[in-house]
Amino acid sequence: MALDFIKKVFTFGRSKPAEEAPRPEEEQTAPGPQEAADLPLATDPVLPEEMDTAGGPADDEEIDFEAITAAQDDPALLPPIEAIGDLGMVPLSLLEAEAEAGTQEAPLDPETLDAAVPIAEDDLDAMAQAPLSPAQEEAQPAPATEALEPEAAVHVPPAEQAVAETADEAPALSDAAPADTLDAAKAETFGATEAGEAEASTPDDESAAALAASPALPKGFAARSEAVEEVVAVQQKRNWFQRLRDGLSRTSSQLTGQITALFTKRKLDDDTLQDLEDLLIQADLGMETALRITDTLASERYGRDVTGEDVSRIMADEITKVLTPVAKPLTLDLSHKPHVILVVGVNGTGKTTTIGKLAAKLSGAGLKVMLAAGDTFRAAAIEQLKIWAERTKSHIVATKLGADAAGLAYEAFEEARRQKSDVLIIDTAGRLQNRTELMAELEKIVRVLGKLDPDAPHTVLQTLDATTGQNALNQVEIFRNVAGVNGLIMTKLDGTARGGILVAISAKHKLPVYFIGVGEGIDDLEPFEARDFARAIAGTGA
Ligand SMILES: Nc1nc2c(ncn2[C@@H]2O[C@H](COP(=O)(O)OP(=O)(O)OP(=O)(O)O)[C@@H](O)[C@H]2O)c(=O)[nH]1
Repeated sequence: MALDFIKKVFTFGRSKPAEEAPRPEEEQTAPGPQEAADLPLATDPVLPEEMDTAGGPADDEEIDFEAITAAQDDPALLPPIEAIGDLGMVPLSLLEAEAEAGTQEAPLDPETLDAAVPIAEDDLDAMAQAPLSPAQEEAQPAPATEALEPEAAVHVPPAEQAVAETADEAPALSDAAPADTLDAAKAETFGATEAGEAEASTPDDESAAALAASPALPKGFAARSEAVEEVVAVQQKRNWFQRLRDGLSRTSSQLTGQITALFTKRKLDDDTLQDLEDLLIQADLGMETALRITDTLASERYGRDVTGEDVSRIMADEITKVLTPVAKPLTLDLSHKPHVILVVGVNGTGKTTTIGKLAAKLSGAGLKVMLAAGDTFRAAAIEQLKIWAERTKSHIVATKLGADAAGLAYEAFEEARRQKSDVLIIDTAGRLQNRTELMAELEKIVRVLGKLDPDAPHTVLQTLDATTGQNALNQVEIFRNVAGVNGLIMTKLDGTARGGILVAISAKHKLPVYFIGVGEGIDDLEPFEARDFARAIAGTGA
């Protein structure tokens, strides 16, 4: 039911113009980068084609920007923050009913705009020191895990619960492991720096392994768990590789088909090498990798017969070499409480969906996760994230449509600290990398988070849509410079013929690639593995 509803919300959100936060035309303000950072409402992250249909003020409708700007010094105007814990979650049925009745937020009126002004950064400094007002105290949600012993509430991954449920004699895990063991297990699970530089390949597998290895677990359970895990892991690995190959089949079949045609009844000479290089570049693999492949092929087989399989094997090996240094686990520094992950990227690249998938992995492994609905331009984006929060049993902090995203991020960080969340994941509005004023707004979000912790955001993840092709190279360049992107997730690798672009991006930017998305479902996010990916692109066996 939940999945159906999410699909409904996507359709509903994208087709209902009234849900887009109205913002004035860019030409009216044409701010420089710094001014723009303080005028998020004067900017528009939606694509030009979306702007045509976006709801908002009529062309001749005036917005009082002076009043908005003047009001920004008053922190009392900070829009109310909605923190939804497990216990205070908006019931799905209510959201569903709202969606069906079309009662989601209407376009902002001038009063709402007044309430949505950005917070001056000096005020944020003051807020960082200030105690909560009585109204804020009252507005605090009851911590969702308040009634439970906090560590006991987070440490049983669903996989382990399932094992326990099917084995009647298995004792309850929640009584078994002391808090420090659990902290260590959590830290280890995600390669947390708290627990040293432990390599964490797949969070789910490692969380199970960490718990199974815990000396506090009852005897017998670990052995049974390990056996089950082993069978499940082998099966999952097989399924995953098949799915990856299926997803990348358009990329690989196009490439291998052309390679086979090229090498039929031809010896390897300069002309065939040049043709091969052209093919590899057209397949988005990039000049550097194309040359690596042709050089290796030439050194092994020049002047001899070459088959398509020879080329595929060399291609898989060379691509693996390019990808291995960037295929890293996402390292969380759990000493931060929370480790802050900011998710950025161009419109529609899959930020919100990826956040949902990440939250599922993290909370499934026993971490306490908070989400922040920082895409304040689209009502549907906020609703979408609320649904992901409910599905993944994460807390969520959201605010009004059109509110200042930097202010929301700041408030969410404070709330996550209060609730002692392990991880805070902040969604942001999609923006094209060539929209200077929107990129300046992103810069502001990063700056504001740094006021609470100079190291925050600890991870800045950029989502890239695999179907974009070469433009993704430029997206990384600019988001990296502006927002300090230090990790990538490539989405929509299912069914694209342009999966090769991830190789070109890795060769050029050398940023870690943590996960890849191969579908819209909650489980369609997998740790990035160099060899698997290379073989799937080259069309060679598992
Ligand atoms: N096939 C496929 N679809 C995906 C994947 N990841 C996300 N999507 C879909 O892509 C669309 C856009 O995803 P969102 O998560 O809304 O993207 P976003 O970047 O948050 O979008 P904006 O808020 O508009 O910037 C949705 O329909 C998702 O279901 C993926 O790995 N594969």
